[in-house]
Amino acid sequence: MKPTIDPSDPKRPIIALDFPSKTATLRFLKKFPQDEHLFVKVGMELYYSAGPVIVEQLIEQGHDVFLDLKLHDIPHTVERAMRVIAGLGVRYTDVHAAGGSDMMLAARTGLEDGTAAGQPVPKLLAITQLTSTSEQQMQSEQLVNATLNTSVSHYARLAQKAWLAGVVCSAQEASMLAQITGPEFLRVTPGIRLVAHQAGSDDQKRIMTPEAAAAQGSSQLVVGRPITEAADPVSVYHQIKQLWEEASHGLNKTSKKSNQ
Ligand SMILES: O=c1ccn([C@@H]2O[C@H](COP(=O)(O)O)[C@@H](O)[C@H]2O)c(=O)[nH]1
Repeated sequence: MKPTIDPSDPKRPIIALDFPSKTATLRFLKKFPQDEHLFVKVGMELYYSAGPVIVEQLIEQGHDVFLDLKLHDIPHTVERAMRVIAGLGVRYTDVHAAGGSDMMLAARTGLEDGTAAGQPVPKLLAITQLTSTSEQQMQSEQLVNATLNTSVSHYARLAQKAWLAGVVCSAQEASMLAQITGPEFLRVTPGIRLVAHQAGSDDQKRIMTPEAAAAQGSSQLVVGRPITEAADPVSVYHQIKQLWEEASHGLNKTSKKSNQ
């Protein structure tokens, strides 16, 4: 499989800013040098506590933002919400693929209609199966009579038909999806951990290390607690970035050689 990684594009893991307030978020970001332009994710906790102003402030500080609100409602409601989101200037936003094709098409229309002329339309992603869901849970609780890979690839095909830019999936499914949807369709992967087997009470079920995620062809890594709860978040961020870059670089070299 040909990796999608462009060596001239500095790969930045997306940091999930899962904090309870604007104050806690800005305190965390102060640990990074002022000229470090990060790719950050604002999820429900932060957005519901701080509101759209936190998104505006992060963009003003030079960061790129993935607004991860995982919309899932009737098409009309989602379209109207996406018109508002389009005005915030985020790079990525998302919906649940389980909301269906009509809802995904409506979300895209809302984003396109709500984006000011000359501004880039935010990339729309679809959640496939949450990385906290195991195959066994999916089958018994969602009554899905299929494998997890079948469900994830079904949702990815549906999202691609609705003209979305990509999906959120676990890195474990990234390589399979690249074969099915082509390398340009984004595979944004949370559930990244520095060790392959997570112990304890972590809620993530489908995890991967940054190196393994690169080998599987993840387009973007999403990392929360391994960075935000680290004693030294800046050095863990750079460690993950370096692991990912090095593994991706190795893949690019291999693919260039095999293309010669
Ligand atoms: O399937 C999904 C979709 C979204 N997420 C989000 O990513 C981060 C992961 O945080 P960690 O602390 O690294 O587990 C979090 O904001 C989730 O809401 C996901 O984990 N899985």
